Amino acid sequence: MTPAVQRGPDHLTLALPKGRILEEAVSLLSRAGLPLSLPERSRALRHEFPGVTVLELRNQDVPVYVDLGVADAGIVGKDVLVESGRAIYEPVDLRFAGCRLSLIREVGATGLIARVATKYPRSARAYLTSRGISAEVVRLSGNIELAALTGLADAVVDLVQTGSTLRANNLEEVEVLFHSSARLVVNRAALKLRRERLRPLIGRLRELTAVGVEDLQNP
Ligand SMILES: Nc1ncnc2c1ncn2[C@@H]1O[C@H](COP(=O)(O)OP(=O)(O)OP(=O)(O)O)[C@@H](O)[C@H]1O
Ligand SMILES: O=P(O)(O)OC[C@H]1O[C@H](OP(=O)(O)OP(=O)(O)O)[C@H](O)[C@@H]1O
Repeated sequence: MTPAVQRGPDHLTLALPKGRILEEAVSLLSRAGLPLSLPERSRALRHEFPGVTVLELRNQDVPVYVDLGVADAGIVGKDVLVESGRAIYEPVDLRFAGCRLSLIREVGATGLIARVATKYPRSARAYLTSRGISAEVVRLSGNIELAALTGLADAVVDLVQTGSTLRANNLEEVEVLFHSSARLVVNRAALKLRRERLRPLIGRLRELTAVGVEDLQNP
């Protein structure tokens, strides 16, 4: 494939994560004027549209592709962006995939926190340091809450949305580290090179996701 940097200034390369963000991301981008429609049962990882290439990636890889300029822009959760440690331009809060990253323990647990399991080790370490807790951080890949249930860890740092996973497993949120939602991320060099494509896209996404006056009055 021709690297994004070698394509003409009229061409956009977008990094989108497969998983729960993909459908809403494609829908929002379509409403913003990019007519994308990804095939449902396809193993293709790269999709070509007039003037747009979509790269289908794992969530954690979206910041890497955008930061290194292989993609001009992408959509990714703030949680993944923070965890990446990359200072990427993040012009639009897209206001979907809302959730929070929290410290979670078994209901009533009060003992010392010596080990914390998480998919977010960087965020967990920063939080523990800020609280003066010197715990070991263990990285896991999924079903993180099981670590607290089985005694693998004294607490976990994981996402909470409805709270149903916590309720179903006798767990409670001890503290919220930060709130997350899907974000548009843009490579800074691409913003200059592909200004004519990216500026209108950013503007349209801002309009589509703007908080109305009523929302501001009733947050
Ligand atoms: N329960 C949830 N409710 C709302 N948003 C969520 C929830 N869980 C995750 N998210 C958000 O959606 C993003 C993508 O979640 P998804 O479940 O697709 O990823 P994943 O399967 O955990 O990631 P991967 O398999 O790539 O490690 C998360 O990074 C977060 O921003
Ligand atoms: O508060 P809730 O609405 O229950 O949502 C929170 C759950 O959703 C996510 O898990 P996911 O289903 O993505 O599975 P994973 O643990 O494999 O990431 C997250 O890791 C929590 O387990």
